[in-house]
Amino acid sequence: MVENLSKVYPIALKSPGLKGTLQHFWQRRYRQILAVQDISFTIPPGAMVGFLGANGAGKTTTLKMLTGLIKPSGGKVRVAGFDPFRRQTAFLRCTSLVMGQKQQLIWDLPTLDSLRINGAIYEIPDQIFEQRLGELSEMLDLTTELKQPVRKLSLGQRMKAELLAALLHHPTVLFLDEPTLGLDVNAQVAVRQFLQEYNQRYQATVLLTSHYMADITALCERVLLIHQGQLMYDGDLEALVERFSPYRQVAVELSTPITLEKLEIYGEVESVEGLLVRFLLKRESLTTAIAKLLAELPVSDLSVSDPPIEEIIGRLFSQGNLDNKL
Ligand SMILES: Nc1ncnc2c1ncn2[C@@H]1O[C@H](COP(=O)(O)OP(=O)(O)OP(=O)(O)O)[C@@H](O)[C@H]1O
Repeated sequence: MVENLSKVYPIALKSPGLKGTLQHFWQRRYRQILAVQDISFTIPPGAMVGFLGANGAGKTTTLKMLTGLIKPSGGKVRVAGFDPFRRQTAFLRCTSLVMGQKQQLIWDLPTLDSLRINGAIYEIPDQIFEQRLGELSEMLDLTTELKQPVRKLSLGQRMKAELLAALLHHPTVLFLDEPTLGLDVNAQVAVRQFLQEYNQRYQATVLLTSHYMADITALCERVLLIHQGQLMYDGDLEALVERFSPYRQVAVELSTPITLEKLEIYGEVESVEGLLVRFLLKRESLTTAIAKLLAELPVSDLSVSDPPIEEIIGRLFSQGNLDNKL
C-alpha cells in the first residue's frame, strides 16, 4: 500500500573549475528533483502488476522506497504490513528486489557457493535449502551451470541464477526492475515463464518494470503508468491501450496495385508490401473510412486490429506525447 508517496533528491549545484569547487565548499547550493510526487496505489496479495514509464520517470526510485533502500520524503508505504525503511528482519524475509542491471552473485565463485552464502544469511536450514534449491533450479532449468563460476555463465543463465539467489528465502513480495534486460528472446521467454510459475505456485505478489512490453503483456493484466514522478494511470493494460491508441491498424489485400498517392487519400499508410497495404485509421471514423475503402478500392480481403502494444506505448512515451494526452 502506497499513500501520497514522494521523493525529493537534492542535487548539489556546483560551477566547473577550482573556483566553483571552493565556492561549493564554503557555500553549498542545492536544487531539488521531484523524482516521485504524491503517488498512491494498493496491490492485493498474489497480483502481478506492471510498472511503466519512460527513462527517468521515477520507477526505480519508487521500487527503492518500497524495498526500504531509500527513505521517502513524504507519504506512507506499507509492504506486507511493514514499513520498509525500518528494514525489520521479518520484512526482509518476505520480500526480494531483483535488478536486471545489478548482480548479487559473486563473480569468481561457483553459483552454488553464492547461493549457500545467501542460505546462511537468511538462516535457511540445510534440508529446506536443498529442497528449495532442487525445486527452483528445476523450474529455472539450471543444473551443471550451478557448479560453474558466475563469470562463465551466459547472460541468460546468470539472470536465472540471480533469480534463484533472490528467491531462495521464498519471498511472497517480489520487486523486479528490468529482469530481462539485455537477454535474447529465448532467455526472455524462459524468465517470463518462470516468473509466472513462481507467482502461481507461491501466490507471490509481483511489481515489475520492463522496457520489453512483451514482459508486461505476458505477465500483467494491471499496469501503473508513471510520468515525471506522477502516477498517470492505474488499471487494465487493455483499457490503457484503448484510451491511448486513437488508431486501429487496417490491413487490406488488393487485387490490383494502387499508387501510394491514391492510397493516402484513405488515411495514414503504414506500409505497402506488394498488394498488402496497412493503414492506420482513426478509431472515431473507422467505419466510414472502411466503407469508403471497400466501395472505391479493389479489395479482396480486409482485417482490423490494434497496433502492437509496443508501438502504442512507444508513441505514448515519445517526447511530449503524455503531456498532451493526460
Ligand atoms: N540518487 C539520485 N540522486 C539524484 N537524482 C536521482 C537519483 N536517483 C534518481 N534520480 C533522478 O530521479 C528521477 C527518477 O529516476 P529513476 O531512476 O527513479 O527513474 P526510472 O523511471 O527508474 O528510469 P529508468 O527507466 O531510466 O531506470 C530522474 O530524474 C533521475 O535523474
